[in-house]
Amino acid sequence: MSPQIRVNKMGWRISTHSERSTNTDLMEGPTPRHSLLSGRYKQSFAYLTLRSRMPGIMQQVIMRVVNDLPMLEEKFGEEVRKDVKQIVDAIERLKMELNRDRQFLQFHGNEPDKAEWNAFLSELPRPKRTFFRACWLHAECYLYRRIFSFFENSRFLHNFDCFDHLKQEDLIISEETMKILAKATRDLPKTFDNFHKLLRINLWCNHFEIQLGAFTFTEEEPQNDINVLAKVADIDRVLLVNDSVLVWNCLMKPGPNGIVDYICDNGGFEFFADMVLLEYMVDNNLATQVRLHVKAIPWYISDLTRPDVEWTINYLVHHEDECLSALGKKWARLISSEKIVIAPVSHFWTGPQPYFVMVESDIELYRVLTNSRLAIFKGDLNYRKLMGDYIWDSAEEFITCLRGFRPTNICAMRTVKCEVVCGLPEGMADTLLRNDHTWMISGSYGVIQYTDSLKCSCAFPGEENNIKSEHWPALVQPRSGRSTGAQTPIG
Ligand SMILES: O=P(O)(O)OC[C@H]1O[C@](O)(CO)[C@@H](O)[C@@H]1O
Repeated sequence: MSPQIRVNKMGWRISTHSERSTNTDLMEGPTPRHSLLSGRYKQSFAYLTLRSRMPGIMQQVIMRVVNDLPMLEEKFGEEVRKDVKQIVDAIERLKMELNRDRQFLQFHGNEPDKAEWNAFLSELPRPKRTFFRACWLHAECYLYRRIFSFFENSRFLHNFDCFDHLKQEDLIISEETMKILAKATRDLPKTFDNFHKLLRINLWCNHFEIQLGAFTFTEEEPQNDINVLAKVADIDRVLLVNDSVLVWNCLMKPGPNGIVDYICDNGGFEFFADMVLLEYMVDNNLATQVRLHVKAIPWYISDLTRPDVEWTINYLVHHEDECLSALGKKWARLISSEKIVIAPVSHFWTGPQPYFVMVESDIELYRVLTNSRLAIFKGDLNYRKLMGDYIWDSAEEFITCLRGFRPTNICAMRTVKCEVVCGLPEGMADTLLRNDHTWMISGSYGVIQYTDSLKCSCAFPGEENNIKSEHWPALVQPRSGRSTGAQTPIG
């Protein structure tokens, strides 16, 4: 087969040549309903990712370090060549393991989360320990974890983020959009309507081309008023579930605790849009504090890490545009006054596990979340982990698919980029499929889903229920069903 070139979401050119698979266990057809996503199914996005996208991404990592070699030599001296060679060799080996569908290997280096990973890998049933036979979530997370381990175990490059330039470029090329959004969102009054618009802007920024097209304006159009926000109405025709009212009502309820946990997704422009929303929330007392949960290591190309947060704020503070620079300074103040904080980094977010096991596998993190008013999970990967990477009936209720994971009230905001979805009206998924067979991977459709927690019945394993319901009067509610969309915003 002749090589084909496609451009991935970060603009990388990826060769999609296929080599012969030695895997005899693959199945024709798409992933069946009520199964885990997996590279076993040849008509799935998981298969395409493992067969074509991941080798391409690994090739790009190789090119990045090789191209950076002169700069690295200048910084670290000639000895860094040895690191680069070892990293390149290790990535080539990993490509080969993936191509031959080899068993996952244990971690033996300096990885701080190696014990958790090794325990997880050895508990997987043997037939589910190879790239194409495993659940896609396990295989994909394992690949990103292995890639960073090569850097982590090197002498000079243990902090090297091989994706940082992509996140930075994404922000830099979004300058015009950032200016418009910044101007349009200064001093917005506290209304549901404004919150709703900001939520939708934020959602659509998870669809990666947004910064290039969605908010472009002609010269004659006003660039600094609320009409800019009204533009989002044009692009949310394809919002399949919209629980924004429930999210607003959750934040508006009186109660002692107004912390919001924000489980971040991508850096670059998406993080800028996240901050616009979060700034609005703290400025208007919709949250007393926001805790950003970022990734401990470079992850899924564009995911946000602590250095990305620092770089972004610093970039804005020193921007020549006055409005962006003022915004950067304001956000720096929100961070130094701890209105917005970076939560202690947890390796659970860069583990392979779905969120319903968090209570058993990372009780500390689970406890942190129980201590907040609302946890917002942003993006497709977080959604997959909430759903357990499982093909539910598309009309199944969000609350059911969480499989008991309800440390606090939960909101998921994501554009649909893989075959996992729930909470849709009966028949909608079939209609969408008839009209557009790529609807589940295009990122063109979105969901904002919400469910409240049942604090009063929540106990940690081996403990009495230690969360007293009287501490949560406003949050103790009957189980919520699927949202009807007919709710009225408080206030
Ligand atoms: O940035 P997001 O929204 O989490 O998207 C990442 C997702 O995109 C993909 O690359 C394609 O679905 C998946 O690997 C992953 O779930």
